[in-house]
Amino acid sequence: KEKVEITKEQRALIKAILDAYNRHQIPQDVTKKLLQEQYSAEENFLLLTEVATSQVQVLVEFTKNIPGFLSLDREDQIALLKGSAVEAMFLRSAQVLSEKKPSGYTEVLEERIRKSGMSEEFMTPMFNFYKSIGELHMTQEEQALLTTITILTPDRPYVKSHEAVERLQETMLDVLRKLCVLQHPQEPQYFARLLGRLTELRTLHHYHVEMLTSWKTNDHKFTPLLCEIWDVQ
Ligand SMILES: Cc1cccc(C)c1Nc1c(-c2c(F)cccc2F)nc2cccc(C)n12
Repeated sequence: KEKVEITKEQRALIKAILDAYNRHQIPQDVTKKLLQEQYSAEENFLLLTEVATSQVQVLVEFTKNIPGFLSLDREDQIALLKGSAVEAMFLRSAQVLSEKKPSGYTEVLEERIRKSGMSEEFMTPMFNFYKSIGELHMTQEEQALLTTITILTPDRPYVKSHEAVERLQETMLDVLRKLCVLQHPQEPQYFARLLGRLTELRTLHHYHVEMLTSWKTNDHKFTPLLCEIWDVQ
């Protein structure tokens, strides 16, 4: 049985990514609003738009702190962010919703999502995903690394230096694989299960594109940042 060892460099990498992941949280004023504003489909959608916009800002700040990301070609950095944003946001909201925080924030967020006028065909797979993430009981390091691996997916549209991104992603995959072996010794398939969630994220990505279109058709307003990251007119 091979002895799994995390090197000094890999430990530093985990610390850098975890610090960045924990440093960038959704601002208090946004989460406070979620608890205060009244419930109507319009108000819920408005609040979710604010949360989504804030999640994009948090994601951009987190991504800039991924070791090696800023050394990538600048246009590739933009292509990776645009291509991975919704998947990283699904992961982040799944992690928020599966933490039973005493703030009651999770229940309120779930309630507002359910009553935001979103179509059932999108709601069901989304909440199934949230449940499947919750069941994994990922540690903070695993959550931060899985989000990093999603962002560093080489085959996003318009990425030019495929190999440079692949090398960076492989570095993160190696660290996550070792962490899973060390932190879940009783579950040899745990790492494979985490990667399986990334496949599920791709399906949700497609649903999200359709959801954006249907919201636009129903004349829902987005913020400039959401329009820019998802090329919405
Ligand atoms: C903040 C939030 C949390 C859970 C579910 C939803 C629907 C949202 N809100 C949105 C999402 C979105 C996201 F932010 C994270 C995960 C999946 C997502 F669909 N995308 C968009 C795009 C335009 C407007 C909104 C309101 N919106």
